[in-house]
Amino acid sequence: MTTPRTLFEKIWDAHLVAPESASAPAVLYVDLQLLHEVTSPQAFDELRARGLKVRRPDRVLATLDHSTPTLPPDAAGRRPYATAEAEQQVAALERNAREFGIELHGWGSAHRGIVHVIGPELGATRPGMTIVCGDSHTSTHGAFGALAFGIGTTEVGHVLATQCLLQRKPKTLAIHVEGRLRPGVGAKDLILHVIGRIGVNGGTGCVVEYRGDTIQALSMEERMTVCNMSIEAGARAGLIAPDETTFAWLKGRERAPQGADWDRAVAYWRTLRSDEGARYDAQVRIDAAAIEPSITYGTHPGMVAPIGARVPAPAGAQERRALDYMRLEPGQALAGTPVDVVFVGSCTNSRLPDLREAASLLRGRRIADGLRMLVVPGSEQVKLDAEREGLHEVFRAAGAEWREPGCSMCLGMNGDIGRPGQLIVSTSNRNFEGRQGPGVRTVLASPLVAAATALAGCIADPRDYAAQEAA
Ligand SMILES: CC(C)[C@H](C(=O)O)[C@@H](O)C(=O)O
Ligand code: SF4
Repeated sequence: MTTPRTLFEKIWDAHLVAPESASAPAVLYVDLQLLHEVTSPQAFDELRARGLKVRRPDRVLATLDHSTPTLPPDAAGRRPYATAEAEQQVAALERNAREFGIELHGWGSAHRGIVHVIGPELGATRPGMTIVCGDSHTSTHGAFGALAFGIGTTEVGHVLATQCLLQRKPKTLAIHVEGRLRPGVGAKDLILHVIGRIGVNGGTGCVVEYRGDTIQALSMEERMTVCNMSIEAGARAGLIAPDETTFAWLKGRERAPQGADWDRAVAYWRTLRSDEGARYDAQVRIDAAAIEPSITYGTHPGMVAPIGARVPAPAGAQERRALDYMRLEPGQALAGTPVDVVFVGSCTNSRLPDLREAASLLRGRRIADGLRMLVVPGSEQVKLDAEREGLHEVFRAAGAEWREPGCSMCLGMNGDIGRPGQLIVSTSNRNFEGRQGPGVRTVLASPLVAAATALAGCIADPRDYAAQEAA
């Protein structure tokens, strides 16, 4: 009898070129490398300096997302780049893709968008693959049962040149989530709750496998939201075993296998689940029914509480400092805190169902006076789909701005930032000091909480609106 293996071990073993030794990490074959304009320029410079080619250009896919303006070009076709550096990064990737023969979804492509949105959308992200990108939220692709690592710029160069990655074997952490999520509670609340439970270092050195009936009941978009934030718990990657939901979502996508190849692929994908009796290095159990709509109140994603809670007393000097930065007092109710800006977007929550959720509350209503709301679709495809069902009209009629796809206000590299001191309720994944602009305070939340907040002008519970509708 063979030893039972976890999903992670199966993918790891299938890609092992050389095992780890005392003196060297393992060598792992990489099926797909994703590129964006921020972490690729030096990698290509390195290749040029050494006279190297890209080993497998057909296994590399590039897009523009971080530095791209979300306002359309002017009458002369000029794009409103925030800085010369942003424009240069874009130009560099355009040049590098041409020179090295890599498929780039740049300006004009119907599939340009946030790298972690377009990979799945194209069917380039598939179960059992190893995927890397010079970006920490590469963990998103684990939603498909792909082993996906965020890597550094030096490693981007290594993978371009060799199609292999040096890697110490991670440990495994199983997070079992069982039970039904309550109304108004979604995947974002789930993952914020998990990070609150295990802490921002709770997954350090691990590949997290999310398991249990709650996870199985999630849509692919919701699974991506969960896996996306694995990195915020310190994990190397997140994983969810592929199932019928995964296969149905992928079928017919541009890069998905077709015909007999599809059937063969699905037959293999069905083997990609942890065996009965497989051992994890650690396990955590979460009761889905106990999860509330959750938001952060500090300056890392582990400082999180139910929306109805009061600001907890700080545990130590760091948390004290975080509360000072956030201008929140222990004991103060989180709901009702005045908000300046609401951002719906990012690789965590910018897919069609996220936008539908936000729109469901905004339909026929107006956002609060003086509040600014930005809605930024994750990709050109998401934008098109959303516009086909009129979501852009809902957002505009409510007083929100409907923008071009990209990372936008998630980290503001393109100039979409708040003003010092402003409080932004954001559907993104990081609430670090200054991430959305110098002195800007970030509260992470779900699309529903973001929409309810935009209407109220202060942190608000979406269930209050649902109650109004029912009444
Ligand atoms: C710019 C990039 C390197 C960075 C990352 O790796 O995560 C960004 O995507 C982020 O979310 O902070
Ligand atoms: S949307 Fe935000 S988290 Fe995601 S890749 Fe872009 S900057 Fe990073």
